[in-house]
Amino acid sequence: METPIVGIIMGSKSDLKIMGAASDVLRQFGIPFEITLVSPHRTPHRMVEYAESARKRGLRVLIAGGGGAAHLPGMVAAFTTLPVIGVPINSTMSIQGLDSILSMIQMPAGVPVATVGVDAAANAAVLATQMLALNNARLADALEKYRATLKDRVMRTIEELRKGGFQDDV
Ligand SMILES: Nc1c(C(=O)O)ncn1[C@@H]1O[C@H](COP(=O)(O)O)[C@@H](O)[C@H]1O
Repeated sequence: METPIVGIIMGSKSDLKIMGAASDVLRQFGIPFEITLVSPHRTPHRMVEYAESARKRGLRVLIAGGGGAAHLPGMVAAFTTLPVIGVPINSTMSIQGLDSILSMIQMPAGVPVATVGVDAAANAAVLATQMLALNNARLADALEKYRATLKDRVMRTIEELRKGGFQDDV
């Protein structure tokens, strides 16, 4: 098995249903990754150990998801200089992830977390792929193809709408 270059971590098993989308995208791009649970308040020592060893173990980017008091991405970023992408998770349905996103987006100067949208784990993986593609021609090429499929999908939808009588002005 290839050494993982992306680490996907999350605060709880209950986050897996959202964070699974990140692993799907990385698999699609053929990027070796590892995935595990790290809870900043329930397993603080594990969090420090994970973050401090990440670069030495060959990881290049971290994707960290959490809900509620979602301190995982920020605290992991405090213990590593690898880029950390934060995924705010809507785990407390009453405030729909606002708590999570506010817990990770306003980082102190010098310790950034690249926060994506609420539950946007797939986008976190695409962003990680874009970072890795900076010096990887295969991934850069795969991203071009991926973007082309997004465009094709929209163009097909427009055609279908037109066939159904939808009149656009273009
Ligand atoms: N915010 C934290 C921490 C922590 O801060 O230590 N550990 C888990 N979580 C988050 O709490 C939500 C509910 O977790 P549980 O289902 O385990 O109670 C999850 O979204 C998780 O990321």
